[in-house]
Amino acid sequence: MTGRHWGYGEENGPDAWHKNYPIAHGNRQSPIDIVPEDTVYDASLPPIFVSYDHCNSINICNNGHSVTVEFDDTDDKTVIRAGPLDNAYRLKQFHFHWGGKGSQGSEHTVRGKTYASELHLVHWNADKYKTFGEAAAAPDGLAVLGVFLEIGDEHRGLHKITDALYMVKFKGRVADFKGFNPKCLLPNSLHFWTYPGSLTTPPLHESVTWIVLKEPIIVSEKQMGKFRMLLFSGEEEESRKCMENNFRPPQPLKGRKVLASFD
Ligand SMILES: CCc1c(F)c(F)c(S(N)(=O)=O)c(F)c1F
Ligand SMILES: [Zn+2]
Repeated sequence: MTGRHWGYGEENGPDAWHKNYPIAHGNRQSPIDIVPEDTVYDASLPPIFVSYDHCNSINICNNGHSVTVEFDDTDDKTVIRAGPLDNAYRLKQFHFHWGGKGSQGSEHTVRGKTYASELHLVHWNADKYKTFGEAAAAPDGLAVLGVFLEIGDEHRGLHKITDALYMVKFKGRVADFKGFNPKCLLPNSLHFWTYPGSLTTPPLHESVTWIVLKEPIIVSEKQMGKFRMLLFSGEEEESRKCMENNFRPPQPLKGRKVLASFD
């Protein structure tokens, strides 16, 4: 990492993360390649229950690795429950990972197929832990809902986000972004795969119950192009690097079982 902060470049990218974050070589790392014929259909898995009705986004932020929309998580207004989860998990933020062009950019893959992007809705177990930070370091602390984005017609719900990206072009920028309900970013079907995994960015904590939806949402190339106008770099830096290819490749399964909520 040559003293530099982690990133997605040649020197500080996913292959170098293990130097500062040895858990990168752990037994429940994410993302993974999901091989549908190797997943186990579990008829006892209840559907996931998404309660995003009283949704309250606060702001949109460029943190130098992705663009995130943060939520007020001071009560149980926006939660997911059921599915593989024993508790209600509160929405903290959502963010995206995407490619440079075409259809690479997702973190999870399906039998080697990559998608143009992947949306991560990050939730934490507020029934068991007092803060997000505490939950993020606990084996049952986080639940991330992953949604694949495929290129096609434009997505009406995504417009509000892509129209706000100019406000957070540079690393470190934060802008008001109130009243956005991410329910509009979910596909029709909530059929999912689930497995025990980790954050896909440093600190790579093995604290995530992954819930990856099988059905992608469709977004336009034009909308994806707006994500690539974001910069990894801050306004004061002279080297302007487009924010793209901010994805970690699939990691070894290490004997983990992937459950399917559908047959
Ligand atoms: C520490 C904040 C954070 C991330 F930066 C992040 F990238 C992810 S991810 N890609 O695994 O969904 C999280 F789950 C997460 F909690
Ligand atoms: Zn993510």
